[in-house]
Amino acid sequence: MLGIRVSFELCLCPAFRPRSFNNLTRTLGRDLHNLKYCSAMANSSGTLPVKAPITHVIFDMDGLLLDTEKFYTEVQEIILARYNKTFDWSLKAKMMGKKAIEAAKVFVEETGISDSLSAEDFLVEKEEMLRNMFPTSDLMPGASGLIKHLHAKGIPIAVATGSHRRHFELKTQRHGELFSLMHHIVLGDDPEVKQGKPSPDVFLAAARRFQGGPLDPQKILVFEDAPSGVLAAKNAGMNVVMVPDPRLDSSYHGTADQVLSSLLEFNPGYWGLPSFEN
Ligand SMILES: O=P(O)(O)OC[C@H](O)CO
Ligand SMILES: [Mg+2]
Repeated sequence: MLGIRVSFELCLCPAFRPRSFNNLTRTLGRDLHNLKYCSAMANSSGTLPVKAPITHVIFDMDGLLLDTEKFYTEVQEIILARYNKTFDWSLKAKMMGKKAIEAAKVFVEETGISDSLSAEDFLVEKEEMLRNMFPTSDLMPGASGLIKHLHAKGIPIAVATGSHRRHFELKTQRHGELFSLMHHIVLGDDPEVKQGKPSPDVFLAAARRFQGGPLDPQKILVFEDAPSGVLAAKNAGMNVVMVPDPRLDSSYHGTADQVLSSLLEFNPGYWGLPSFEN
């Protein structure tokens, strides 16, 4: 009986249901998290109530809307190779989502190269490589469709990123039309963002700038890829859908309210948002 009920709930759960049942083959950690989460959400009548009546959505940018995290990884690998060291995802997890100088300090300290390379010099060195890479940024799968859908349905949407203005302009060069659908965009060098993620500053600033803001954070849904970003959104009291890189350790998934392997899997109706029309 328990087995039948659990299977039934798995079929209802949007984290398992969309696209194909290949989703069932995801990592054990993520599956257990989703099973716990979705089982708690399903009620005895077999319908799946929405977690919260979401009215507004905030998107992270790097690694969530734009496939830019790979550029940071590549540059960091190149620099570390000079010191006969390798860059790995445990270090990546501690850096991603943060403001540039905060991530740079983590990089030189965690790798033990701070005596040879300061955080400031690391930023200067990687800048030239990044400046050439960022204009080639591609969208992540599902980003365009989701943004256009929410905008068309009148759901106010915003971006909250750790990226500063100069990098934002380079990364979005080819995506101006899509980003123009945002009600507003809060950047990492905004005066109201005193501290980067996992501080809630950037998400609280984004919530204040919606019409009628500040809003009840429980009515806001955040999309994030980074552990620090998920924590920042939770610290702001908001709901979070995490779309992590598959190489990120699944121990980072537990803080999010829902974990998806791609934006293509997102089911807006689950959160009380207007559903896709096929
Ligand atoms: O993930 P974001 O958009 O907050 O950006 C943060 C850094 O620029 C990259 O990790
Ligand atoms: Mg990100």
